[in-house]
Amino acid sequence: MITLCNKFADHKCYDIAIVVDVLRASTTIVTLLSFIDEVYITTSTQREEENAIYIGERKGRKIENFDFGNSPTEILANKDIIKERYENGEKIILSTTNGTRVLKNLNSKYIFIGAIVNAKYVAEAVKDFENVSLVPCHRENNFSIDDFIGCGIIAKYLNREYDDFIKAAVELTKYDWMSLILESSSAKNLKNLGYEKDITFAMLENSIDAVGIYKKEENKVVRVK
Ligand SMILES: O=C(O)[C@H](CS(=O)(=O)O)OP(=O)(O)O
Ligand SMILES: [Mg+2]
Repeated sequence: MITLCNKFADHKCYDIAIVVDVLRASTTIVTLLSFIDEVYITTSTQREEENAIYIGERKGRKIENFDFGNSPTEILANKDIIKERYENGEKIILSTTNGTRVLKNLNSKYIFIGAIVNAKYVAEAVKDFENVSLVPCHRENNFSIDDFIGCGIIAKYLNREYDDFIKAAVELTKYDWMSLILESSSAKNLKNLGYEKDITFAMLENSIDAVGIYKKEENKVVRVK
């Protein structure tokens, strides 16, 4: 069974969960995993470690003393320097308004990172599990249609029975879902902040074949594929 587990409604999630934050935490994590193997997760807005690159935002704006915002296109534009410093032993640490907080609070046993950009690949990673929960991060406990659509797009690749939430999300993907995302409150906020490129980037279905799993005890997402 594929269920939708709304954390703001405190639904029970299965042990296999896919956390979905299309704009932008999941997309940023998957982008990072396309060229490094692990991303540390924090809910702090402080630089707590010396030898690290800090990536993050609050309400979309880059955190003042961080190196980069939660912007996958900004990350890609600086891929070489991030990769070089990672390979020299620096940690890559991410802190976002919703996605990293949901990861920290979710109690599922195996937590995968899902987005539109890696939809079929994260579905492939859980193909042997009968029961999987898709966990939209939403936006400060308000429904976020971009994450709901992201769950529907991933569910399309999961050939199992769907709960009614997932049926609705999959149905939505048959319409002009890109316009729905472009008109979402998440997207409008990002457009106002000059991150329009991130919105179109986040909608490129199956454009990145990286999949990460969150290791809660080590506070990090590691690439599994
Ligand atoms: O960084 C983002 O795009 C959002 C900001 S907001 O919460 O939509 O204002 O955070 P995320 O944790 O990636 O949803
Ligand atoms: Mg979001």
